[in-house]
Amino acid sequence: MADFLQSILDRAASLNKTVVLPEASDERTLQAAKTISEKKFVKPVLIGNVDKVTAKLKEMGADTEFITVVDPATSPKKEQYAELFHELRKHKGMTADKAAEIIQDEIYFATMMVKAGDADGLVAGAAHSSADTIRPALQIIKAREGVKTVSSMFFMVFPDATYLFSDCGLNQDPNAEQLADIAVATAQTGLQFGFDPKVAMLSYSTKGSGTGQGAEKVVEATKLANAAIKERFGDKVAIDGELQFDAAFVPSVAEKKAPDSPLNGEANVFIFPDLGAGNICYKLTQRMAGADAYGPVLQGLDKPVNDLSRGCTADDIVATAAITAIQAEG
Ligand SMILES: CC(C)(COP(=O)(O)OP(=O)(O)OC[C@H]1O[C@@H](n2cnc3c(N)ncnc32)[C@H](O)[C@@H]1OP(=O)(O)O)[C@@H](O)C(=O)NCCC(=O)NCCS
Ligand SMILES: CC(=O)OP(=O)(O)O
Repeated sequence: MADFLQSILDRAASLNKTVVLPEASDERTLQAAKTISEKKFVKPVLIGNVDKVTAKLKEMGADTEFITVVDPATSPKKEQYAELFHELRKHKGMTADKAAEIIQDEIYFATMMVKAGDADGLVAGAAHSSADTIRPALQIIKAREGVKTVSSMFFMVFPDATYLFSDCGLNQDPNAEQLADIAVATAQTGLQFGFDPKVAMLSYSTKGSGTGQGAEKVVEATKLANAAIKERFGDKVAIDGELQFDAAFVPSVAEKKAPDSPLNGEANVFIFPDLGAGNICYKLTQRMAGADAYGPVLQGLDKPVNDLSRGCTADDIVATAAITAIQAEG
């Protein structure tokens, strides 16, 4: 898809969604809020001390009329959020006092805003690890009905092409069923964002060329994902595995290694066998090949919460805010 970034900014602009960016203490988040307030494709909410954050935004020349700042310490919603959080987690031993304390954390507070319907989605992770960004969402927002495995994906954007990589951010060592869930979810994300998904289940083996548990897991996951994809998406999604990256991506290599593959070496969705492979490959593609990497975009949550790398740029945050608005559309 040509100009993926422009297409998501345009689509988000038609949706009028509110996206909370809790990390107002991070310069890139403030810069992103400023850019968003210029482009006006979502309504941004920052979390922090209202006077201090507003003064910083003014210093940067941002449109402070368009950006809302909410302070958990003074918010009229803090009791309501604490009660709701207590209710949601008391079966896990959460007390009312502890709930009130925890929702003062910017990520938890912002996640409660999404849960309560006071924001349509959330983007964080520039200043927090993925675990600290994602855990509140898993605890509070939870998986959408019918979803067993919440997962994450990246849009890897080159000037002339965009690829989907998964799971590079959440599931550490998925079993075959979870890997199949990840493939199905990423195919669905591809359809949601206007792609024609051709899903490659990646391995160190192509069609039995290698042996071992790692390859067997991908063979089993491919069978499961193939059945689920046929049932849910019919012919709209193609899938094949187990494939090495070259057999999935290079037509001439596919002809040799996997001549019957329906992907013909033209995969655009890449499912990695575990988090080690996925996380390393997305960073390698970003840093050595020069792709823009937007994500980790979470898949399967009841409402959109999206993570960032601590190495992200302000522009990555802007793009992820647009992706979040589109996910909030449903
Ligand atoms: C995200 C992560 C923190 C979740 O960890 P965890 O130890 O399972 O967290 P918790 O046990 O507190 O889980 C919270 C809830 O989410 C649920 N959950 C965890 N993973 C889930 C998944 N993939 N899908 C659906 N639900 C999930 C748990 O069942 C639990 O539910 P409950 O507390 O309501 O019963 C963990 O998977 C992780 O650290 N992943 C790797 C992150 C990372 O380092 N990425 C690399 C850089 S991007
Ligand atoms: C997605 C990811 O790898 O995040 P970080 O770089 O913050 O660890």
